[in-house]
Amino acid sequence: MLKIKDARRVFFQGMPDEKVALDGLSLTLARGDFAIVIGSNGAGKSTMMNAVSGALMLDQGSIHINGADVTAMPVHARARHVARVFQDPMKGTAASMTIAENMLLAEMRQNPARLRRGLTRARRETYREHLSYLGLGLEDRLDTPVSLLSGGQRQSLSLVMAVSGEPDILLLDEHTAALDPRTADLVLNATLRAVTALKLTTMMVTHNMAHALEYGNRIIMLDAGKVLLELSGEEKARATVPDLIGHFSVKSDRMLLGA
Ligand SMILES: Nc1ncnc2c1ncn2[C@@H]1O[C@H](COP(=O)(O)OP(=O)(O)OP(=O)(O)O)[C@@H](O)[C@H]1O
Repeated sequence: MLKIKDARRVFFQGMPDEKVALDGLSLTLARGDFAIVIGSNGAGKSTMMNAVSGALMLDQGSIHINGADVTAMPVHARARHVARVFQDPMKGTAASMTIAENMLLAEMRQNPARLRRGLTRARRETYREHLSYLGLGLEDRLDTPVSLLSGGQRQSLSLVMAVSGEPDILLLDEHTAALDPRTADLVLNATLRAVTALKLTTMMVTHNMAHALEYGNRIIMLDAGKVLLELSGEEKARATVPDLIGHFSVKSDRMLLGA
């Protein structure tokens, strides 16, 4: 379960270019919720993801994960609870290390004590199995340095690394946006399989409104650092792409007119 309460974060406070990125944002996800997060550029989506992962501290407000207050917990400590896949395929993996070493790193992030025995045969077997679900043949390349993989392969590896520890919260920040359409589909399908099979509590940021309607059980739209709209159940099932775009238009029109 994730609970964000009255989250506020201001950049360049008191300066001429002050930016209120989160403006009293509150949000609760139940265990197993798969929330699709949408909103215009600058709405605060990435800032919210950064705040949940611990990469960014809040000025005010609180964040609880499964009942525990993680508001002041630094990013490395929060990594036991939260896993994240970024938009940039280069971000989630260590290029100079092999696939197996990267998988081990991911395991260490979740539970540092378990690293002591290193890359055991049993571990390699587990990694092989987890990678095989992708259908990319990465399971046969455990000793290949990640720098030799394509962007799509790296992003797929990031995804497997993120989900294999069954995190309390999975954050997907436009994680297919930088991939070609075929690879994006492949990574998205692997994501959906993993999130469903492992019942992961997930937030996925996307600018693709069709995906917002098709996937997940909730839509959360941010605007100006707050939740503008929440749809689930029947309301989500009935919503259309134009409905969603309609909620963007007020602000976008205002911006275009320079108001
Ligand atoms: N590190 C930072 N320093 C200064 N301002 C920031 C920083 N990060 C975000 N902001 C500002 O905070 C606001 C929210 O940005 P954020 O990146 O969270 O939006 P977003 O919804 O993720 O947008 P996009 O869809 O473009 O990725 C914006 O006005 C942005 O310029």
